[in-house]
Amino acid sequence: MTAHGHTRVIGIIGPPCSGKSTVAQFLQSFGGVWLNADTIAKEQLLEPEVIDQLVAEFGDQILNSGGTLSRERIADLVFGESEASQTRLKKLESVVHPRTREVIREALAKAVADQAAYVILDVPLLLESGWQDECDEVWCLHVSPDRHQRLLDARGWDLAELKRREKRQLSWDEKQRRSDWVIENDGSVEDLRSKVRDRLER
Ligand SMILES: CC(C)(COP(=O)(O)OP(=O)(O)OC[C@H]1O[C@@H](n2cnc3c(N)ncnc32)[C@H](O)[C@@H]1O)[C@@H](O)C(=O)NCCC(=O)NCCS
Ligand SMILES: Nc1ncnc2c1ncn2[C@@H]1O[C@H](COP(=O)(O)OP(=O)(O)OP(=O)(O)O)[C@@H](O)[C@H]1O
Repeated sequence: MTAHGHTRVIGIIGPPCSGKSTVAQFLQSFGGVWLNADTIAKEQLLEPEVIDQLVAEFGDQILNSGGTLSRERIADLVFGESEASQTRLKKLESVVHPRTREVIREALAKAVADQAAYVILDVPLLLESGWQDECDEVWCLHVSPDRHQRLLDARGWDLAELKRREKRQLSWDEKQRRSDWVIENDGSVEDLRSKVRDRLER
């Protein structure tokens, strides 16, 4: 039994493009419920009251021609070096995080009530936003730099964009130090699946 009855709540962190979703899909196939904070946070940006709050704060420069929010323009405003960028990021988070937290809390409670085998808390800012306390364990993906570059290239992400965002996060050394298990993801997808399977059977 865990702190959540029969449900094992597993926090998953790791750089973008490091294999988190792949691990989450494995756990789903083993009976897990996958909660993806990035997806939930993006959904909040579609809510009219969020759009109104952010336009009031940042101006209508953040709107696409169709009246939806441009995540790219918001990213340019919040992931910069300046003090002003940091202030804007805090404002964005103050609007988005409480709503994201509420959605995750409700979904977590439902999964526990339904006695799901696992809940995967796929939250890039898991440590920064205090979700670690909800987890029975935290897994952190690690890939070698050249492997990571190849995975990023395949997705069309440049390293500069990644670094721009990671400046606002704990370092990956710190994240690995605070995790219960660091998953080396330098083999095949099958190797990754076997590692996860072995861990669950421990
Ligand atoms: C700034 C936004 C609009 C950019 O959207 P975009 O589609 O370009 O990126 P996406 O949301 O897919 O995020 C990609 C990665 O950026 C990093 N990132 C996102 N938000 C943040 C943040 N507030 N602080 C640090 N890193 C972040 C994460 O590693 C995330 O996995 C979006 O990231 C956002 O709304 N962020 C604030 C909400 C948040 O903190 N989300 C993270 C939930 S853990
Ligand atoms: N061991 C592996 N071998 C080959 N491809 C892999 C491996 N692990 C992950 N991938 C591939 O790399 C890409 C990124 O993986 P994934 O989407 O799981 O990363 P992620 O950390 O969830 O990314 P993001 O946080 O940006 O969503 C995917 O196309 C996935 O299929």
